[in-house]
Amino acid sequence: MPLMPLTVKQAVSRRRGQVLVGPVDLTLTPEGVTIVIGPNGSGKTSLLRMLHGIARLNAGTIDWACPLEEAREKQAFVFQTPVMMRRSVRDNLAYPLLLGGTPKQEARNKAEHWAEKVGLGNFLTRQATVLSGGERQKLAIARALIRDPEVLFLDEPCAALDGRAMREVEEILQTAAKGGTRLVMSTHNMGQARRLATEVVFMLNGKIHECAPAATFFETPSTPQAHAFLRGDIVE
Ligand SMILES: Nc1ncnc2c1ncn2[C@@H]1O[C@H](COP(=O)(O)OP(=O)(O)OP(=O)(O)O)[C@@H](O)[C@H]1O
Repeated sequence: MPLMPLTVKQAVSRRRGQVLVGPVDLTLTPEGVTIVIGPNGSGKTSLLRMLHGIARLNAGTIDWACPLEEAREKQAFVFQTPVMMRRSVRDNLAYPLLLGGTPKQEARNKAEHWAEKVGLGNFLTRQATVLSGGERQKLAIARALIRDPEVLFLDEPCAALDGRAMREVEEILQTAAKGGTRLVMSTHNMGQARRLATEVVFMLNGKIHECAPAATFFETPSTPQAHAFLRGDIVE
């Protein structure tokens, strides 16, 4: 069964009584790259975590097109600071496959294939914990993509990366998107948002302030806050 569309209605996530995000109404269609932007603390991370099901849903509904258990299997999440096992790059890549019951040799082959794909082919035996920030992020993305998720959430995956590493990560993401992986990603970098987005979700004060196709949002944002944010002004 297909996973998308995702239908979100009046969804709220709270922590100790305080609203982190919501109420949110949103429909994610099966195709495209949704980029989530907004000032610090506007709820980007919380929104992604709530959609993925790792932040508590206190009110409202989040419905995938298939049963929840199946939906969980078909999505992955890349954190801003990924945690690596103190094992080799190859082992870090093979691990999610082994967990899913893939035979050892096949997992190893796939791990090598993916290491190659993200430019880590020469680092197979290197301990993942000593990788540079950019290498680590590429490994985290490969580790998420290796099980071929239908949807991949990414929370600021390029926050600490320089231009070259960012370009490499964007290439990996573009390839995944072209291959049919649905991306939902937050970023602070407006250049990156413009390069990747087909749809933009603009967050403000825990709510979706504006949601529009990328071209519409960047050319003619409909709220003064989005206008100001795109201009680089401080928006509160
Ligand atoms: N674990 C937590 N406990 C308490 N408050 C939290 C927690 N996580 C987030 N918040 C609060 O929820 C609000 C939304 O935070 P969130 O991290 O989702 O925003 P963000 O847009 O991702 O911010 P940034 O751009 O700074 O990463 C903020 O006011 C934040 O302080």
